[in-house]
Amino acid sequence: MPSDSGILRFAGVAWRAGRGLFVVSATTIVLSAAAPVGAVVGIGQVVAGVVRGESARAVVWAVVAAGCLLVQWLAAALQRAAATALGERVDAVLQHDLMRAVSAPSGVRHLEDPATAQLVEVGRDTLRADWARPGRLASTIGGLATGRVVLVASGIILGGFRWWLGAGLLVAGVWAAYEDKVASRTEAGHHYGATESARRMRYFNDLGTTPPAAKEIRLFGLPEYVAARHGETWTQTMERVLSRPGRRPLVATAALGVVVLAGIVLVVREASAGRLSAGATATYVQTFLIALAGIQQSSWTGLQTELALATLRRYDEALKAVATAPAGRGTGPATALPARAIAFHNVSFAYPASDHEVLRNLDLVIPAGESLAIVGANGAGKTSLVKLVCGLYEPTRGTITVDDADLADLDLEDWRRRLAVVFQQPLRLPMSAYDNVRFGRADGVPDAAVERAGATDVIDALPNGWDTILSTEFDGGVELSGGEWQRLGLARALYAVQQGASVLILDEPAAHLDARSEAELYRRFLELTSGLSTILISHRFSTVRQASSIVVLDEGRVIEQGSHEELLELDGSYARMFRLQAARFGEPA
Ligand SMILES: Nc1ncnc2c1ncn2[C@@H]1O[C@H](COP(=O)(O)OP(=O)(O)OP(=O)(O)O)[C@@H](O)[C@H]1O
Repeated sequence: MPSDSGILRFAGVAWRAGRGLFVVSATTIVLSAAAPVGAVVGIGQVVAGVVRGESARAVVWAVVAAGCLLVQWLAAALQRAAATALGERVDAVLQHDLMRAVSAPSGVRHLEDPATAQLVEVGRDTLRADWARPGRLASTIGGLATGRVVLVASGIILGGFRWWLGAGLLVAGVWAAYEDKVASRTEAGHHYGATESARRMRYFNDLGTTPPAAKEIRLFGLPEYVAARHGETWTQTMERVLSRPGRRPLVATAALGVVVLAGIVLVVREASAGRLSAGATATYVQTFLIALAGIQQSSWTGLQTELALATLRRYDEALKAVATAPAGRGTGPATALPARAIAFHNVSFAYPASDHEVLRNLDLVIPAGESLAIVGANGAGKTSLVKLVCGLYEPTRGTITVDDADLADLDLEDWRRRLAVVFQQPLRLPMSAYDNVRFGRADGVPDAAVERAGATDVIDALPNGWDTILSTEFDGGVELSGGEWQRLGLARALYAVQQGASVLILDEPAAHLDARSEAELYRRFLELTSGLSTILISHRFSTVRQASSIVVLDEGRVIEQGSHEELLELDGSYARMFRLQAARFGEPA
């Protein structure tokens, strides 16, 4: 049964998440089940003692029964606390495992494969859905197990009266529990069948309520549209989720009711006829009652259990899909690379799930210690080229070498420590300004890097200086402008250089600045980073012209290469683009 293997899988994670809590939870489950049974037997003995006039015996059994009820109460309280704590830990362990699995592959290709991306998203989503988190199993399995143990114990006790009554109760109870499980699993399936529309619903909700989209939604007059789409999607989702319950669970429950009623009638008739003692009568009648309570408890937790198990299955599928993505295989050290050059040898590249070659038979040498600018129209493949240098994707054909080593053979972590990269939209961490600049590199003093990046005034203006959180979603946090973030991004790269990086990659890092500021910034950058290998992507020729060598990319191929002057003299594509920009912005040739 898949749910049983799911429960074993859950038990494995729970054991890993907290052995002490696991043991406490398991113990309290046993106590919660045993205590009511003990109380029933005790009360039967109390009645027997009273009827026979054996008061001492009645008192002792009354104390035993009260003790059992007390244990039941304490065990339930302890079980709730332990199961809640264990459940939280289980969810944390699962989330960490997913995060580790997603970031284990050295590239990002697996995140762009639509099937994998969707599974990973489902894995993430389902852990967010409070009612269906796998950690909930810590509580629900307790309820289920207690109910089942009480049912079996009740069957055994009643078997002492009439064996077939005990067996009948067990059979009817197991049947009712089974039908309930099937119905719960079907309902859980409906919930998961509706995962995609539930996700769409959340998307519309976010669109209507969170800051990133707030401006456009209002300016384009979309609030009503977004609310209406949310409403429609809600209806579609609920049509799937809220299906009518089937008849079989009702029939099974009715059969159980018949067994219980018939059993009680039989017990009372035997007692009235003087064939059953008062103590035994009390015990048997109560046994029926706790059996019913146990079955009700199992049924109550059944749906939650099936939902959480379905989540765990989805989660495991996501984990398996990610695990098929290759981890970095290279082990070669990159410590002193590159000393001579990074070179592309006949490299072609297409993104996952696409046949379109973004780079085609590309040959390019990027000499170490020099600056190289890459220019080209939108979509020419400039950023893709840089992503290959970073090892985020592997070429579809051809090789990239760093000095004599194939990039694929290098230890990618080591290689990436050699790189300082600034993308057009630098990552905005909702953390302190210090963490944003330091960004995973060893602790150090980033003031010099910040000054060189022209970002000192950004830090000085922050209310808590370096400690200010750069997000208004947190208390005391502030939001920076696009240009300010770019300056911090540049400071981050210069700090990485300070900490040992030797290849500086700037992918339109200053697009928020005006052309003159960008050119001035880059001039300073080149001075400060002379001796480093620099790859610069920019659409501004006042910046590009400062590089020692310029490459023109067109549809994934190098069509021209040389210094600014050489390319002007060639009078080709570069010269045409340069003259066009110079004419519009008064650029000196
Ligand atoms: N993750 C991706 N998946 C699929 N295709 C992509 C992906 N990223 C980029 N592309 C496609 O690859 C081509 C080259 O994109 P790239 O970003 O390298 O161009 P670019 O020269 O840097 O452009 P721009 O000057 O506009 O930044 C484009 O056609 C783009 O649509």
